[in-house]
Amino acid sequence: MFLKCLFYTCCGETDIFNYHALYKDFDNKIFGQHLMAESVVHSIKSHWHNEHSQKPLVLSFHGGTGTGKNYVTEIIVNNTYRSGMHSPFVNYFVATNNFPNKKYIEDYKLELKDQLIRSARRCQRSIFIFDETDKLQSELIQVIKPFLDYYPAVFGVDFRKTIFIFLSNKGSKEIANIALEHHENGKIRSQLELKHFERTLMLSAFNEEGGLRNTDMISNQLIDHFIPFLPLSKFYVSQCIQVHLRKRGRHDLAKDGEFMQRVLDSLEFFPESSKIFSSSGCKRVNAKTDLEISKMGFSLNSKKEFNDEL
Ligand SMILES: Nc1ncnc2c1ncn2[C@@H]1O[C@H](COP(=O)(O)OP(=O)(O)OP(=O)(O)O)[C@@H](O)[C@H]1O
Repeated sequence: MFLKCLFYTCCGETDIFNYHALYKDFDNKIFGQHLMAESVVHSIKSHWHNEHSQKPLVLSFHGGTGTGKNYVTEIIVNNTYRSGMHSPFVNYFVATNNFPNKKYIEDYKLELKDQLIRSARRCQRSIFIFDETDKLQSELIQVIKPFLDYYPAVFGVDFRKTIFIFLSNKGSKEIANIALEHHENGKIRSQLELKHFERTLMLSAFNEEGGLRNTDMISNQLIDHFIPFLPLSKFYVSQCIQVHLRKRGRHDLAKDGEFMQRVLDSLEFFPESSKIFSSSGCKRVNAKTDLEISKMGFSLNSKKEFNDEL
């Protein structure tokens, strides 16, 4: 059994889950999402160590574009499986990629159900990720629903140790409004608490067009945690720029206030009146930073290489 695990990804033997490492990764790599970090680490830790969990852990990530929903998901996965997103037990679905055409909905339903069962049968710790949940057709939500419920087995397979993560931009306006009001009232970001958001997110997921709208996934309380991803202010976007610059070996520019300001100026911020939060989070940071570097007449390689070419 163990010899086999040297050559194939095994479920269980190769899991590397360690919540300390997960927390450390969030602390080092994720900026401005204190609500996410606390709630995700605790919920995963307690689900992981609960030998008698009655249902899968179901997390619903909400927030604007580029606030870190996919990045956080990847960090969770990397802390669970050695091969990360390449693990056969990590199932990643993007609504518009995997289920693009309504015409084939019956095929999608069968394939999805089959994949969920196959993965959980091979590994009780399978992870299922649904990106763009707001664009997921309601028929597919209905397929997923029984797997999230309090059943010892679904189609003969135990799903109670699995994790489901739903990602969507739903509720991002409401999250931004709460964060903005908090900021305008002179309160610091770390004073924002999960309770300020959970009900709002649940209502927006339930009432807004698309995805989880009016699903019994919500009314039956099958989603364990609604996690808000806060909009990122200039302070956090600057941290993303610095990470990118350091990866590029440009530690000098990471300390250059004027350069940093130029990159920030090339990004959009909202609301119009105060321009507090980035409209694209950290998503366009790498491209904008590279553009500013190239405007300076440097190639992305070293300055020396550039001069040599001349
Ligand atoms: N809070 C954050 N802390 C550090 N880096 C971040 C953060 N948010 C985003 N990033 C950076 O921006 C990139 C894009 O973010 P990500 O894909 O996670 O956004 P998203 O919330 O999933 O967006 P979308 O809703 O458009 O899918 C990440 O790979 C990461 O490099």
